[in-house]
Amino acid sequence: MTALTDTPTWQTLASLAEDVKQQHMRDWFASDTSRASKYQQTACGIELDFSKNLITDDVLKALFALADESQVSQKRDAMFKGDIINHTEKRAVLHTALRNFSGEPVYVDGQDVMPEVLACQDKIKNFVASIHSGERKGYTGKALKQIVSIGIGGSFLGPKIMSEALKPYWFDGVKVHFVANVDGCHIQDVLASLDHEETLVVMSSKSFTTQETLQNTLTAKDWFLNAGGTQQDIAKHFIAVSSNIKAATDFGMAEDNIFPMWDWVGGRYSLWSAIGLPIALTLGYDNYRQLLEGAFEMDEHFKAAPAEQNLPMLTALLGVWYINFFGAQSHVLLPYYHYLRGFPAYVQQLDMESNGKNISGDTTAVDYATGPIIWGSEGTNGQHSFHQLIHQGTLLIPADFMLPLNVPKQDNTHHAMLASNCFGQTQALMQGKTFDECYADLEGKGLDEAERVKLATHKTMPGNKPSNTLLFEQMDPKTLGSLVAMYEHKVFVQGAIWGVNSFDQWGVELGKELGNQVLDKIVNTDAALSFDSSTNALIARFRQANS
Ligand SMILES: O=P(O)(O)OC[C@H]1O[C@H](O)[C@H](O)[C@@H](O)[C@@H]1O
Repeated sequence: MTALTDTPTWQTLASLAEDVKQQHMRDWFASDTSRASKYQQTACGIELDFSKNLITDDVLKALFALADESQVSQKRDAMFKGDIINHTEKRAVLHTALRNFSGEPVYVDGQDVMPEVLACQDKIKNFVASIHSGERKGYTGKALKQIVSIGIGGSFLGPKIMSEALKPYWFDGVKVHFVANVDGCHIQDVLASLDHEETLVVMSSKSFTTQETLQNTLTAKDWFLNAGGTQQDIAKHFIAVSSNIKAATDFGMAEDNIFPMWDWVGGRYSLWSAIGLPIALTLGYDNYRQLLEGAFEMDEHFKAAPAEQNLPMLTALLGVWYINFFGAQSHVLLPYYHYLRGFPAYVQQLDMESNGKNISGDTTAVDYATGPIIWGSEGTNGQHSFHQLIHQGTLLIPADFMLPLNVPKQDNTHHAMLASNCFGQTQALMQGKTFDECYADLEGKGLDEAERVKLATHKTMPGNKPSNTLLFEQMDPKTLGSLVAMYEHKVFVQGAIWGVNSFDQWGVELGKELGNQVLDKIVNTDAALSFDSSTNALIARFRQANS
């Protein structure tokens, strides 16, 4: 047993879980009409209904005790203060400084980082204004109307998904295209439709060493030069966001055209830095700023609200409850809003890269589950496919349903149907349908007794499936900022309880390293192959097909 699983609180939670498994949420709702109002909290434009969860007051009390004993608040304060909490990379974790509008300084190694942060925000603001006004032009004097944003991981998901989510707020007149994968099909397709004279390439790479991003930028550069641009014109059409200024200038970027970022911003938390420039180009600076302000508001809520009202804390603890005491291995995100369709993929990187870890503290192997599989897609589409498994499969899959109450420029009939499906699903998951109800429904359907019993058995829905419902007045930039920050802090709280380092990603690094070793053998076709026999055979087959 580890220190965590050995605690009386952990043991209490384990025994409460055994109790709860014998009960049904539909009975709780029937016996307590105030359940919905009791288990709901609102903050930063997010209304969280968590009443359809397998919880009682005792469960919540024990979960809050677990958070207390795991020193979540102390760890949270250490993060906001700039302590070196990413202990394997010896870095502070300060994405919160990028949206700090308190006017207070934030120190890293004794130095206030806020002046640099604010200067970078000004640089973004001026740059966006110069593009949107058409003042900044390409080498032939045309306005730069097509933006190609090249980056991967956190340098792609945040910018792309947040831009997509805010489509009703787009600035008319520029179009941002995103390219991530090294698969040449993607960049070819994007560049094929563009006029190089009005194209601006934004290369986003914190490290400036990521293979995919470097290669895609080189391909874009070749395309630009082949289309008629010269080496000298590059400065007008290529800019970079990176913390590795030297590598960026070595690559040929003009120093003026490099937007800075810092090693105290993790890739998956970087949309708040200049990595968010494509968002600002898509929405305009004011809307982009609202996004940051929404995140700041959530930071303040996370720091100040008591656990019972604290959205990141509540959602995190509910997750721990299911992962560690009910064996849930995944968590599904279901945005009922087409523009938010990418959100599950965003949280997938945020959560799985952060808490996909098995060492607690310095060197202790965990003996409990940590980060879940995050997945999901937009409603109602999933209802016609994978929801079946959530309703009647053998796995317990907690769900977060999300719905904006108002949507711009849309027929109300569609929106009412969308909402009814969202609410109907949470209801069905919670209450299920008993055998008796199914049996009664089959009355007068011309079935003999055996057939009626058989069909009722198959139609029986266990229910008791947990879900949160998150409502938003509307999905505007500020609310989206708060929502993203809520999930960031949720992941933080869970990592703090499990004692893992939520801010490194050694598994991903290994993939990068091995990919490069293999590439070397693919490119140098005469080189001897010294990997395992399967990898060797795959490389040999590829060489043969491409010879
Ligand atoms: O921005 P870059 O340095 O190019 O890194 C891009 C991505 O690389 C890796 O995959 C990391 O795990 C991600 O967190 C990061 O966002």
